[in-house]
Formats: sequence, structure tokens, C-alpha cells
Amino acid sequence: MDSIVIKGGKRLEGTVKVSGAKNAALPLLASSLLAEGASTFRNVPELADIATMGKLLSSMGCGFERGTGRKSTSITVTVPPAADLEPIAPYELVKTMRASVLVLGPLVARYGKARVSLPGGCAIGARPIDQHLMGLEKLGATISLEHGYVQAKARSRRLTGARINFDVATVTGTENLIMAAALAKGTTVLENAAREPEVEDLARSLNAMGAQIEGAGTDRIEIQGVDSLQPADHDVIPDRIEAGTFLVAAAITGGDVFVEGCVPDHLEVVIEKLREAGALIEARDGGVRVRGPKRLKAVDVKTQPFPGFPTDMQAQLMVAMAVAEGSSVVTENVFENRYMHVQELSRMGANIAVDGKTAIVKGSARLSGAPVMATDLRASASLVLAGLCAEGTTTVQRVYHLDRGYQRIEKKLRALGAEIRRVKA
Ligand SMILES: CC(=O)N[C@H]1[C@@H](OP(=O)(O)OP(=O)(O)OC[C@H]2O[C@@H](n3ccc(=O)[nH]c3=O)[C@H](O)[C@@H]2O)O[C@H](CO)[C@@H](O)[C@@H]1O
Ligand SMILES: C=C(OP(=O)(O)O)C(=O)O
Repeated sequence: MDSIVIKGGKRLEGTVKVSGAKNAALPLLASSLLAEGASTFRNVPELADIATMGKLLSSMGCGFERGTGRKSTSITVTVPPAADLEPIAPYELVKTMRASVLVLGPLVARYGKARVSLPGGCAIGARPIDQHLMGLEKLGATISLEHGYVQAKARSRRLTGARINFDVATVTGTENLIMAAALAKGTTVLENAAREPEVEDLARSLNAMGAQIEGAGTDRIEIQGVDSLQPADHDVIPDRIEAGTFLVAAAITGGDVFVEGCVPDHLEVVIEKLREAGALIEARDGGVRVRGPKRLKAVDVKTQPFPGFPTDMQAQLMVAMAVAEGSSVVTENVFENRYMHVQELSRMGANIAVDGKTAIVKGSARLSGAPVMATDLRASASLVLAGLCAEGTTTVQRVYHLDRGYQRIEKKLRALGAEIRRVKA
């Protein structure tokens, strides 16, 4: 297994370009199942999760091709006629990527049935999909759970619009139901819907395919079902979590970095928190410039669904707090077990005490490099960040977690002046 080796203490400087958003690209690729023919998406990041979605769509009978040219960011998904598609998402693929569940909505809507492995829990929490299933049942699907699989079947030829009130605002749940409702008969209203920019991006692409979706980006989304959709042709939004990770990298190294492609509106609370901590942040044409102070100040953070502070940035912000002046309280409200980075950060000298959903972080003047490993994506990113500002050498193992969500992070950080390299296994 590859590892990343970092010699800490370098100030980051220069421009880094944000890749397309993993969490926008995954539902978009799944949405191609809603229309026969070739859908094209540009600005798709090169990530392990995208490759997994490719394997999943291919296993169902779709074509999945990256554009030619070394730097091509486009992917074309070619969806065969309904009779030639196998609406099954096998355990072997779903277990490597929970977002595979995003094929459920489109499959039931267009093919009338689906067999999708239950994703199960993962390192950060139980992550049930009860809200996805509740919504599909309301739209007229019969759901049964057999041998670890969700078996979904539309009761009539088409799903039927309904009013769906989510108990929790779920991102992939909202996306699954928007896609299912896009081809249902009549009107669907989603209440307490997720407001994340990735949901909006999906709705934008679906509307260009001929769907009638209003209100994406708010907690009430109204979908007027249509008979059929055209294939998609869409540019994926920039990855706000990758962008946020670079903002923190610059802030903790006293750096001066222009994060090209960072959309300030997608990161408002993260930018606010980093400013409160003493970083200078300016929105500029086409991105955001961040300058780190000599030492950051402690700030408290509570994760919330968008537009609140994203849970996917909690581990990275915690590193900033671990080296800040003063004590901060970090509260994780979205997932019940998202502090796996804490033990590893402690091995690097961080002073963090976790009690339930709260972590008290007492800032240390320095961290010290160590061999570390993490069991999830953002925890791994936080260890890379810690390595950037630690004294000595940090080796981050199990890099496959990072490769799920960061396109060549070591290359991008090296271009900013970090001493970082990948060691191939
Ligand atoms: C591929 C993708 O986009 N992943 C993101 C998506 O995950 P994902 O869509 O899986 O996360 P959700 O928004 O669904 O989860 C939010 C909360 O709702 C709970 N829940 C969710 C669904 C359900 O049916 N029942 C239920 O109880 C979850 O356990 C969690 O506590 O949003 C998360 C929250 O911003 C991010 O961390 C992930 O990076
Ligand atoms: C938790 C994440 O992803 P996923 O939902 O794919 O596990 C993430 O992107 O931080």
C-alpha cells in the first residue's frame, strides 16, 4: 500500500487549482442512467471513487469512458436501451463506496426495479439509508430487504409524485429522490431537503436534460415529473472540501496561496472561521487568496448541514486548532463517530480530549512528525495537514483513503513548496 511522506515546516506559496467535486460528480454520473444515450460530464476529478462508479455503471451494461488526452477531465457514460441494462449494484462494489446507493433512485424510476446491496455502516458512523427507502416507497416502490440487498420495484409502470418530509436532511437521500421523482408521474415535494451545493448542481444538470425541478439549494424542492430526459452535458462544480483543505494548509503554514476555482459562497462558514482564527482571506476573480498568520487563534466549531460548517472539513479544521493559540471546542453533529483522526493527531503531540460529540482541543506550539494512519478520507487529509506543520517527518499510511477524494494531493502540495512525496508500495 502506498504511503505519503512529509517533511514538515515549509511555508506554502503559489496557486493551486481545485478539481471537480467528488460529491457532485458521483450523483451526476448516476443520473446518466435516467436517459438512454451518451451523457458527458466535464471537470470530473480523477479519483478512486469515480473509477468505482465507472465499474458499477459498466457492470450494468453502460459505456464509461474518460476523454482522450492526458489532461482530459471529461467522462462520457453511454446508457443502453432499457432492455439491455442490468439494474444491479453488487456488494463487491457498494462495500468499497457507499455512494453506489445513488443508482437506486434512477434505476427504479427508469427501469421499474433495482437490486442494490445495502451499504452498511462505515468508519464514521452507521449511516442508514432509511430515508432513501421511505421516500421511494412514498413514490410507489415496493421495498424489501433480502440477503443484504435492497430489492425495489415500482408498483406501476411509472413512479407517482408524492410529498416527502425527510426526518433528517440527507444529501444522497435528497439526490436519490430528486432523480427518482424526475421521471415520476405528477408532482413531488421534498421537505427538509438537503441544501448542499452538490444537490443544486445535480438539479441544474437534470433541468438541462429536460427535468422540471425548482427550489434545489433550499429545504423545499418541487419536482414536476416528465416522461423522458435527454442525455446530460454538464460541467461539475469545483470541490469545496478540497478547496477548504488547501485553505487550511495555507493558514497553518503561515503561507500565501491562491486557491483557484474555490467558490466562496460554497465555503462561507469555513472562510469565516479561518478569518476569526486570524487568517487573511480575500475572494478574488476566479478563486480565493489566503494568507496565514504567524500563529492561528483558537475558535469553536460546530458541524451542521449546509450552509453550516461541513462535517467533511471538521478533521482539517481540528489540525488548525491543534496548533492554534488557546483552547477550542469542536462539536461533530452530523456523524456519531467522526473523530478517528484524534488518536493519530495525539501521537503527533496534539492535545485533544473527546467526550461524545465534543472535542476539546488545547493548542500546542508545535506538532512532531510520526508514522500515522487513518481509517477514513478526511481523517487522512487531516494527517497530511498535520505533517505539513509538524517538526520532522510524518508518514501517512493507507493512502487509498486519500485517493478516494483528493486528486494527486501530494503533487498539488509539492507545487506549493511542501516537501511531500508518495512512496509506492
Ligand atoms: C457522496 C456524498 O455526497 N457524501 C457526503 C454525503 O453523505 P451522505 O449523503 O451519506 O450523508 P447524509 O447527508 O445522508 O447523512 C447525514 C446524517 O443523516 C443520517 N441519515 C442519512 C440518511 C438516512 O436515510 N438516514 C439517516 O439517518 C446519517 O447517518 C447522518 O447522520 O453527505 C455527508 C454529510 O454532509 C458528507 O459527509 C458526505 O461526504
Ligand atoms: C464522507 C465522505 O464521503 P462518502 O460519503 O463517500 O463516504 C467525504 O467525502 O468526506
